[in-house]
Amino acid sequence: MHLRVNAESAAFYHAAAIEEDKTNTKLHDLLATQKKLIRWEFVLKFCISSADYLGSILSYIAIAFPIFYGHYDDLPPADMSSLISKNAFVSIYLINCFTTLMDQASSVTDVAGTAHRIGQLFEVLATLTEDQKEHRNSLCRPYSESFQEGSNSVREMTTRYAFEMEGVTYGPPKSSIVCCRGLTLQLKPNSNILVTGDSGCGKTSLIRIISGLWRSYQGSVNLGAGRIPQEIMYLPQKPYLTNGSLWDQIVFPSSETEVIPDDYKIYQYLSAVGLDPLVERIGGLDKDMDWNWHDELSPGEMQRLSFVRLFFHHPPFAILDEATSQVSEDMETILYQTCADLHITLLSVGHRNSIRRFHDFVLHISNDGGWTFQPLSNDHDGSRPDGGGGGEGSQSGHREQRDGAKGGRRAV
Ligand SMILES: Nc1ncnc2c1ncn2[C@@H]1O[C@H](COP(=O)(O)OP(=O)(O)OP(=O)(O)O)[C@@H](O)[C@H]1O
Repeated sequence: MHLRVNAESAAFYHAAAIEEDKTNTKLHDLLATQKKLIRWEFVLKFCISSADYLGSILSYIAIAFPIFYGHYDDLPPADMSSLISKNAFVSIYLINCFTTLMDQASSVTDVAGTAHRIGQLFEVLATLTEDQKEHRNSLCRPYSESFQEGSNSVREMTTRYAFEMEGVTYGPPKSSIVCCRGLTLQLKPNSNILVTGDSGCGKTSLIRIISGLWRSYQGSVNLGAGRIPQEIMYLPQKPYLTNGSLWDQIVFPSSETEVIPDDYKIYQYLSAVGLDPLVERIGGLDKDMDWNWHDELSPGEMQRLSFVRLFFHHPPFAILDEATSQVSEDMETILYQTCADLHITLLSVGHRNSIRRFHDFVLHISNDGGWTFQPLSNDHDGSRPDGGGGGEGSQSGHREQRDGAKGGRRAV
């Protein structure tokens, strides 16, 4: 499966020989396990069949013994044959019950295996604390459930924040790695934040903390608008595309019935990101495609399509995790400019200098777990592309050059 999905990449590496070797090793492991299983099944089936045959033989012995030992000699022939037939009926009935029971043995072993796995699952679930269950439930809140709430309050959110974190120390779960220590950050309307840092410093991990996928080691994360999926949208580096038509990709994660169909708006956005030829190629916006969208679109097209999704939903906040890494700088500018025109406040992870002018602040995470938060006004011409200018002097005032904990990355 892994090879089938990544066949092209493997072919570019001319990796046929090594992948064949690895696949054969896995196949041999599988065959060895199957052989073991067949051996055990053979023993089980042999015992069951032997018990079946033994039962039939036993029933004949039980009937024949009294006859040949002369217990029925003094009975008239009619009574004797009736008694023998009664004995035969009872013994055959008992043997039949016994063999049915034995035949269930293989089903019982199957059920026992499944029951054991379910038991293990229950044991793990029982170890979850109430707090963790609440956290899990909040993550499972479906987008559709909050649709009404979100659509009513989208514009009200301009006065609120997407999230705020205070003294947050985080890293991968159940790990000793600390990506960032004591981070204090707030995403407010019209104040875009750019997150920078070396590869592996914890930029995506920060987004995982904000979205609630990971929990912080220390500190508090309060989700304002971020609690409502309608008000914040996450664009990962590798977009998620669902089954169905192009229309389904754009309205995702809503369903068709939850959104107002506005083909004109969608065509406008598709054309802005240069994806209008795609509509012609597939034969219409709502033509159901049975292909895998990930195989049919290039990485850049997928990223542009995910921006069309963002523009269509038009949330007040968006979090972009290297969401333009596969598109050209010109296209990147168009995408960021459209976000600015739509007044979508961004927290973005990105490496290109060209996107700095679309941000008001930069959060830099260093490899030692420290961080700095600075205004970007000195780095560009001082004016936001939407003319807003951020107006967040007070926010940067007390956070400017604020350092996170010093020292190397260490275990907690
Ligand atoms: N699921 C995981 N389990 C354990 N450790 C992880 C997991 N995901 C990431 N890490 C580790 O956490 C650290 C931070 O990873 P993260 O993905 O946040 O880096 P990043 O700054 O986004 O990197 P890049 O710029 O390359 O995308 C890395 O050391 C990484 O190996």
